[in-house]
Amino acid sequence: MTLCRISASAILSLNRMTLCRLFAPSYRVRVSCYSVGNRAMSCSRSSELMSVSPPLQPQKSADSASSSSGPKIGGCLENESSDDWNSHEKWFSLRNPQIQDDYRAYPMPTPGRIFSPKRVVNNDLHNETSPSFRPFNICYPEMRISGRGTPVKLNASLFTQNKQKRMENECLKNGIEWHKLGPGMILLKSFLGHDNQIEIVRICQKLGAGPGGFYQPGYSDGAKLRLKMMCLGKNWNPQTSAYEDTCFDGSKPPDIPNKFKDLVLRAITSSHELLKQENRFADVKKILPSMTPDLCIVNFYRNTGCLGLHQDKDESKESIGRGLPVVSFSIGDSGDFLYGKKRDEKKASRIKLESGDVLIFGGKSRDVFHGVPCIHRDTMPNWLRDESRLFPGRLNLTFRKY
Ligand SMILES: O=C(O)CCC(=O)C(=O)O
Ligand SMILES: [Fe+2]
Repeated sequence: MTLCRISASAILSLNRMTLCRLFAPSYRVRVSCYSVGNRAMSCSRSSELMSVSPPLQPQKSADSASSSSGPKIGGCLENESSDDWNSHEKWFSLRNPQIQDDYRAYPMPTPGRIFSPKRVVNNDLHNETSPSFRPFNICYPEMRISGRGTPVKLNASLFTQNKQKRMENECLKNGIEWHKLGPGMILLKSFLGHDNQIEIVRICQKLGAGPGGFYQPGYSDGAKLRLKMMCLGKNWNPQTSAYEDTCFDGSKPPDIPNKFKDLVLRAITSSHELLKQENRFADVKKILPSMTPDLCIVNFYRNTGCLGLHQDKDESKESIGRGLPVVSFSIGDSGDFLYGKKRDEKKASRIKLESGDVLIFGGKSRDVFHGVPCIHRDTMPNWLRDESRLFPGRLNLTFRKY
């Protein structure tokens, strides 16, 4: 009875651990009563290009506001009872009392902050004593336990085991494997080496848990994207499809770290060198113009995350007109990437973006339709998982020039 009287929105506003504490004698009980709406609608970056694909798995709606009449524009409603949590709990088995303590003390990767159309103008969200403060942390705490329930702390032998993998990664980096996917569209395989990947995760974790950090974006009709997002440099507002100087919580977007800008520059320079190798007479800067980013959208997809086919076209006319590239870093679990001339999934080409890959699309490919239909579970390199403690899922950073 008590449960029945609690509205879906009140339940949504509680985090997972709070719910567990309220309704379950044991922390292992899975709380699924706050799942809302249909799942797995396609999502889009630009409202003009949105489509709604059939739900992958029909679900009973718990909240009439997001029931079958649902969003007419894309956007996937999160289902927090999804089996994302199975892998989460596998990692985080609570048998060990020591771990339970860590677990309780640590902010959970709960839905995080849900975007509210009502802009929060003060910094209350970031006052840790505020009940609404729920940072989304993309990494596990220092201590975790493995799937078998054995405590794992990163030690010397684990480093040695990982060394082999790290070396393989570095070797690939030196002899860059690359693919030309279109005019001005280049995939640099394993371009980001071990240290860069770890550092990117570390920086994103830190920025993502602070003001203007990761939240779940949504469109004006309430449809939510199936990912967590953070913007650097400028804020991209999914409700207006425009860039702004303030984040969803009223804070100033964090600057793009210089480290990131250097990597973007290196990726573009390497692409020029590779294009030059192919044709030494080619005007490579015409094929793929150079770009210094002033904004970056950071997405974190869990295993059920996705992003519908869309074009990146909210940057300035000048930037798009000049074909200034979008430079995309992939870290963590692999994700499929669709791209094509039309917004048609069936006709689109498909590649797999793996941890460390850098994809660049500029010049004549700047307006390519693209999207991420799925993330591949358990494909993150072991060394990355062990050393960065990134949650299962995929971290993606797209750099652009406004
Ligand atoms: O995750 C990706 O690879 C693509 C992300 C993307 O297209 C975007 O953020 O606009
Ligand atoms: Fe995009």
